[in-house]
Amino acid sequence: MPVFYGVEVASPLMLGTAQYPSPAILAEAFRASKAGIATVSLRREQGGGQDFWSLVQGLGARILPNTAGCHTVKEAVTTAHMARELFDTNWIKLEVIGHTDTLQPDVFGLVEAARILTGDGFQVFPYCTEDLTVCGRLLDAGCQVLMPWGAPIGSGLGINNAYGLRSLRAHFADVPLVVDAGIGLPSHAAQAMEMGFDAVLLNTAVAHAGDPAAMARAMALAVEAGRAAHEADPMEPRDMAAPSTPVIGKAFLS
Ligand SMILES: CC(=O)[C@@H](O)[C@H](O)COP(=O)(O)O
Repeated sequence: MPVFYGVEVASPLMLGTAQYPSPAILAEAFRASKAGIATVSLRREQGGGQDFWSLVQGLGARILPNTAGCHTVKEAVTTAHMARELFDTNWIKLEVIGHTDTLQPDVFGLVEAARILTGDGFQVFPYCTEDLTVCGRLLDAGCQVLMPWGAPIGSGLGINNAYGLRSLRAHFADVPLVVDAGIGLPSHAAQAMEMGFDAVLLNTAVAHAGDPAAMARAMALAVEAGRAAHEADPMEPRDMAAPSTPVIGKAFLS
């Protein structure tokens, strides 16, 4: 199971808590997902009040507060400090959004905020792009986990840049890597795990499904299958056909 900042979590599936049709459905989806980590947005969910916080704390998953909706370093740092007080955790999923249409991270602001927060004792999970240089700078800033996007948040487009993510995996072989955002189907989640990622973080695909609990269960199965496939050391794809049934020594009709 993945280990983040020295903590082994129960499952490689990390699930968001936003946009469910009701709190009861959110709880049902979490039970079905067996997610090891629940990410919670301080800025988006604070309207839910005490009932929402109690619900989230009863999900049986470790809480990873996030700075979703923050567009500046200052906002993100302030939100992280509020989250630490509220949830009594040094873990923070750091989002500094740079672009309104794509919700693409502001990678410059992200590195700056990561440096400030690690200096303040946070254990930072940065939502980033798959850019090797940016990821290297995040590690230099003290991050010990990277969370590159699969595709824009809420798009459900899956793994947009398989080459880039594979290359990131190869370059940072010992760093826990999570594909975060854009997962729309269980096959996308399985693909990320097959590529050797340690975990996937998703929200919209489950919250917006017609049956969120059923989709949560499908995602859990997909993540498990993908991880098992990676550990089984899959065959290399090849361009040419190769007969899978040897003919030598077999009887055949002339
Ligand atoms: C909940 C959360 O942190 C999202 O911002 C996350 O990035 C998931 O994205 P999707 O909703 O696309 O799964």
